[in-house]
Amino acid sequence: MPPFGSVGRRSMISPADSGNRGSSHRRGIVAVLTNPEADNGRGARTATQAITALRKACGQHGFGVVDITGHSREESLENACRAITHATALVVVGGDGMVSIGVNAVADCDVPLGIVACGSGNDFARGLELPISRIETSAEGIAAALSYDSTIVLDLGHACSPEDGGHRIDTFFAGMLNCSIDAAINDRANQSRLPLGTLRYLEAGIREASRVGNYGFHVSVVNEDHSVNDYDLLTPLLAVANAPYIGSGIQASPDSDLADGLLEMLWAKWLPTAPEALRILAKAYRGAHLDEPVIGYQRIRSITIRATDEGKTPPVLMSDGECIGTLPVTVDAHGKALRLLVPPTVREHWNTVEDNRHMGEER
Ligand SMILES: Nc1ncnc2c1ncn2[C@@H]1O[C@H](COP(=O)(O)OP(=O)(O)OP(=O)(O)O)[C@@H](O)[C@H]1O
Repeated sequence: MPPFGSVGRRSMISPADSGNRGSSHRRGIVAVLTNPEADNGRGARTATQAITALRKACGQHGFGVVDITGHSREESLENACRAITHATALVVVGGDGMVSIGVNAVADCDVPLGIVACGSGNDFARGLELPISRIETSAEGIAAALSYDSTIVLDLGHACSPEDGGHRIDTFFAGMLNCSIDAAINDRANQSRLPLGTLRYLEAGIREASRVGNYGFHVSVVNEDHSVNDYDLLTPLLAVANAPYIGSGIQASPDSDLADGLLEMLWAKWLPTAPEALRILAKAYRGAHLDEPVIGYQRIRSITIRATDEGKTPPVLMSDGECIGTLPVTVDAHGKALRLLVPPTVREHWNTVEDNRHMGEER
């Protein structure tokens, strides 16, 4: 079995090849992963609802639905990697942890991913304005996307251990890679039994903030213009973003564009005072914190992060809310690594937004 957070590489398969295997009257098979652990244990009921809704919606368009949920995250990932050799699409039901499994199964191959967002955080779905906790709407959207072959192509981040050729860590992420107080908060929130994602993050944030300090990092950054900078950072906050949201709705990286082939590095230039940190956090819910002098933010192509002897020892690395190990890590952008199923109207809106963004950049 591959190590936690690690995936084997797969060859590209075409949906046309995979979709027509099995029953002759079917247009294809949709493999679905649910999560009984999602939303603080309420996932089992949600899973049944989602499978029923997907069977109904996809069935109307001629697609069969197979539940391939495993007994653990690892088993589900293995099942998904096997399923995509013959399934038309993979659908994940749950929160960002399920998105993490989904993207690690389909990254860099042609099989599209559908998301039924019904976890407690749902940050990746939020950034794409996908329906949240609306299972029937999500299922109908996925069925329409399958029927009209409606997908958008997105970037993913990829984290690997620089020392051993990606043996210890080899993980794709859709949202963010967290290495500092954000990772400590995420790790603590994952262990909380509080009912709402926002509450879990708030409680974990208050606890971690009371013992916050500077962590010591050495970073080697490949900038947007391919120049390289090597330097030490003493900071409480260092994260690498592919998508805008984290922590159940904090718009930490508002400028993240899921189709620019780049990532964003977000850090604090010094340890803020408690009132300063609270003010910045309040602004971050609106993505309005980037004008704060303490916040560093830049587009990057890749970054290698190591711990130094200075400051506190950095906590575990969290990738889309999942613990993937410890530093060192190299993170880079994989452009066009994910095909996401979205209803045709959403695809049109997405294409318009992207066209406008590129026209704005060219001006
Ligand atoms: N089949 C499974 N059995 C047990 N645990 C699983 C299974 N599939 C996934 N998990 C784990 O369950 C945890 C919670 O999953 P998920 O992120 O989907 O829900 P959430 O915590 O409610 O949402 P969010 O991450 O958006 O806050 C994750 O750590 C995930 O790895």
